[in-house]
Amino acid sequence: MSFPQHCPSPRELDDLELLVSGALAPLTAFNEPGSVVTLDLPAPVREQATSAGAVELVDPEGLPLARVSVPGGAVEPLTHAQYGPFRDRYLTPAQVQDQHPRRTVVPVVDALTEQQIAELSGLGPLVLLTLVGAGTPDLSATALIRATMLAAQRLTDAVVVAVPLASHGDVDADHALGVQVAHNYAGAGPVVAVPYAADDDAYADDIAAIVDRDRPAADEQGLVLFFTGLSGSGKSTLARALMDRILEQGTRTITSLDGDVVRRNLSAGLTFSKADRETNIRRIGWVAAEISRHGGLAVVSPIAPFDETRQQVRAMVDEAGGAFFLVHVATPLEECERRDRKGLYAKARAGEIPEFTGISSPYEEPQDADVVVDTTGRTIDDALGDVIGALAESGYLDLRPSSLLVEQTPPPWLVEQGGAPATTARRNPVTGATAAAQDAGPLKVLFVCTANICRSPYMELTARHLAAGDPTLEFASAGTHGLVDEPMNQPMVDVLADEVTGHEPFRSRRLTTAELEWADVVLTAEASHRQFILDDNPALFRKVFSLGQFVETVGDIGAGVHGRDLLAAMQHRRGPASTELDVADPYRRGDKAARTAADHVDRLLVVAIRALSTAPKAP
Ligand SMILES: Nc1ncnc2c1ncn2[C@@H]1O[C@H](COP(=O)(O)OS(=O)(=O)O)[C@@H](OP(=O)(O)O)[C@H]1O
Ligand SMILES: Nc1ncnc2c1ncn2[C@@H]1O[C@H](COP(=O)(O)OP(=O)(O)O)[C@@H](O)[C@H]1O
Repeated sequence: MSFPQHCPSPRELDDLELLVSGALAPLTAFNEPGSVVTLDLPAPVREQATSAGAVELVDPEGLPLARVSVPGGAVEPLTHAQYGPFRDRYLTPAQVQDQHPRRTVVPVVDALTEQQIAELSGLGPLVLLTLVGAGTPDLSATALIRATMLAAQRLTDAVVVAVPLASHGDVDADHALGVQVAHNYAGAGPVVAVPYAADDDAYADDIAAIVDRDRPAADEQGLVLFFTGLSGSGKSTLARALMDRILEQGTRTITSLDGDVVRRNLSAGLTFSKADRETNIRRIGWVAAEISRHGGLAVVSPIAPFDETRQQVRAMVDEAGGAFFLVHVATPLEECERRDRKGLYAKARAGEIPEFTGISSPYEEPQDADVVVDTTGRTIDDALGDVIGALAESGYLDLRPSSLLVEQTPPPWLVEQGGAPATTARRNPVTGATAAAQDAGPLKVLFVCTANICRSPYMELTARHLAAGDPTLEFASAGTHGLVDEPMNQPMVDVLADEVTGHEPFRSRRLTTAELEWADVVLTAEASHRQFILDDNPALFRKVFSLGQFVETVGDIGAGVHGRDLLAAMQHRRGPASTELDVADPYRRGDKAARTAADHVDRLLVVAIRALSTAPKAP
């Protein structure tokens, strides 16, 4: 009997390994009622598996790992994974009890701080059980194992064991699985949780280096620049011009995957049917994702007419740790057809080319483009400027010579500048509302950092202190991954100026759409926070700045422009949110780092508050 083969998702592969190793015992099968340990099969595979009675699960290279009964979910192991970094650390519960009996098991999900290591040192022989698996947040599996190995070196007798416990997107269920796994590894021995990290706790330098290196800055990440649009829209032209700029700058090498060129090579023989187009784009996506995995830059420019396939490419790049930047070259069909550089539209209209995009085959407009460029009636340089500007904004790649930062023609909502009667009502750059509706009331400033316990609360409290009752300004703060209702981190409280403390106790908040809507301007501690916000809310790019970027831009614009006028002027003179302007994260880096962050914020806020305030100044 032959069984259909299927390569499961990374989460399902991790679950399979744990089901087979006994780490999830008493659970040993997929799809038990109420369990999050599920196996989803595509409909055709499920149909075949149901009639054959089982499916054979294979790893991404096609190695059969297990046979799983269908229906049902009982697992019969065939072989187990043999490769992967730190494979020798991936032990089963039975191996741990055999090789390291009667040890205390400590589940580890994050790098250990100095204080945590000190507290663990009193517990006797340990198994540090690093829970690494698909979709778990924070550190990558290899970084967590490496950081835990360094922690183990500081303990007298600790071994590091890796368990690929994946995230199932259900906090309670994942917690219950973690507890179960730890007890299975401990057997009759004790399980002890990692002690809570105190506010002033810090990583040892070598562990801090691993944590820092695990998340490269945006401009050091692999990058896929994906141009999509109709034939003749200008994808290849813009992609080529952009590549010239990148080569001229000389900081990165590029791999180009142009639509036409790919079809002559990688995708030779494919047609323009929907299925073949999808195959073509997935091939391009796969190659581009691999390039990004190694920090490379891929510029791709196929039509890519289907949203689902573009999303698949985005996911592939994401999985590879690269950044995905989508350029929609939105030149309308009429203009593309007017250009008809290759004479293809005429042939398509004459029925000589079937399934021609825009004529007899659909083009699904992207809703998730990072920049939309209509090239109609514009020079190539001008259109390219939109792409270069958006790229610089994203923090991934800054190709702008400083002269490009200043636009020559003021936009319509700036026309009333300089006291001349306005010919066009000035519009709020963010909402588009007219001046009368929007300019009333204080300017609302939202500070954002990661957890809303160190930098952003310090900014909020210090800004309020500096503004000293200024009725034209209001302040709030929140965290992109904000802890909810936590007090401010003690080392940051300690460095608040004396006059600032003594207010109502601060409680942390997680950033939501409501806060973003409330704010007139959002100032983030790091460029990455800004990017985090823009990833989900690209339309907000006009009002979200890193604090350092904001202050640099204030310097470029000069004194004399304040409040909403300043925000409007900034739209056309904003510098890049480069990571050098970040306020460094002091969390768990000790008192000195808190002092450094506070001093940095103080310097920036003095400028920012003066610039944002429209209150009459004391003479
Ligand atoms: N039926 C049909 N529809 C669209 N395009 C066609 C077709 N037949 C040939 N061509 C030429 O092939 C180029 C598009 O190939 P792509 O690989 O980019 O298309 S797709 O993404 O797979 O849909 C496209 O090149 P560009 O003009 O550079 O976009 C066309 O020149
Ligand atoms: N602003 C512009 N940006 C890009 N292309 C433009 C622009 N204005 C005119 N064109 C012309 O449009 C055509 C676009 O063709 P191409 O770049 O091959 O498109 P695609 O790769 O999308 O099929 C070229 O002949 C190009 O010179």
